[in-house]
Amino acid sequence: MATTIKPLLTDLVSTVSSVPPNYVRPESDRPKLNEVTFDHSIPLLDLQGLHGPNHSSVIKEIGEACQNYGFFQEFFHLPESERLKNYSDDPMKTTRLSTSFNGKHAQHMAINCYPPCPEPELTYGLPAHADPNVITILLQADVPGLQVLKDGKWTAVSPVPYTFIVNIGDQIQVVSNDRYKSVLHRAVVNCKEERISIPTFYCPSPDAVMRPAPQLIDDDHPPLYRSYSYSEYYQKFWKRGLNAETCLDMFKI
Ligand SMILES: O=C(O)CCC(=O)C(=O)O
Ligand SMILES: [Fe+2]
Repeated sequence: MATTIKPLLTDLVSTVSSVPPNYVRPESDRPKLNEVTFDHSIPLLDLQGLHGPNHSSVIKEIGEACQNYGFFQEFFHLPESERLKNYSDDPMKTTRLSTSFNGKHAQHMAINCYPPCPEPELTYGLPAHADPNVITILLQADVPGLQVLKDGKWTAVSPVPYTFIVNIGDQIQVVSNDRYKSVLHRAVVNCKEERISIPTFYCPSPDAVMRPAPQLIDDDHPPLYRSYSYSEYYQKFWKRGLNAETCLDMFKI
């Protein structure tokens, strides 16, 4: 029996001069790229300071970024000796990634490839969504495309070399009882260049019970969410698909 292989969008891209109809978003849900602001204020933190005398001021900066933005960028510093350990020019050598910790916690990695798009106004790379997991660490190269909703406006996050983007996911918003924000973000495309981004999603084990941390609850701060298992959350999240309505509302008390 012959099998048909469905072409990927990246395979089609060199042959199309307009967005295929099934990718065109309804007029009410398009990126409106001329309304996007280019704000460079997403905090840029140097986490190396965590290992020195500035430890507590770096912790404070992380806390403020999580409260005010839900997003920050961190410089990564890897000593040359560490970089060399991972380097190989042997094409037969595979790279192994560790994907689970001691319990059933998981670290999922994705590789997003957004081909150039002839009509970037009509579609998204990824539509607006908040991440359902605990925390996401994203590596992007130098092609812009990530946008974050800040004070009701879509704001472009310009790539800064040698940084990861860190964003709070829905589970931290629940555990922090809304002190830290899981922020809506999206990826847009452009007509010139392919963009690649590599997010790593840190996830609790499916049976982990999630709820606001008791230490953050008092008479002035009643719990805002009921307790639930992470698997319940994850299933409800994906049943809706990527969506600008937050899934958190389904777990509010
Ligand atoms: O490509 C990007 O910059 C964003 C990716 C993202 O938000 C995701 O994979 O959840
Ligand atoms: Fe995301």
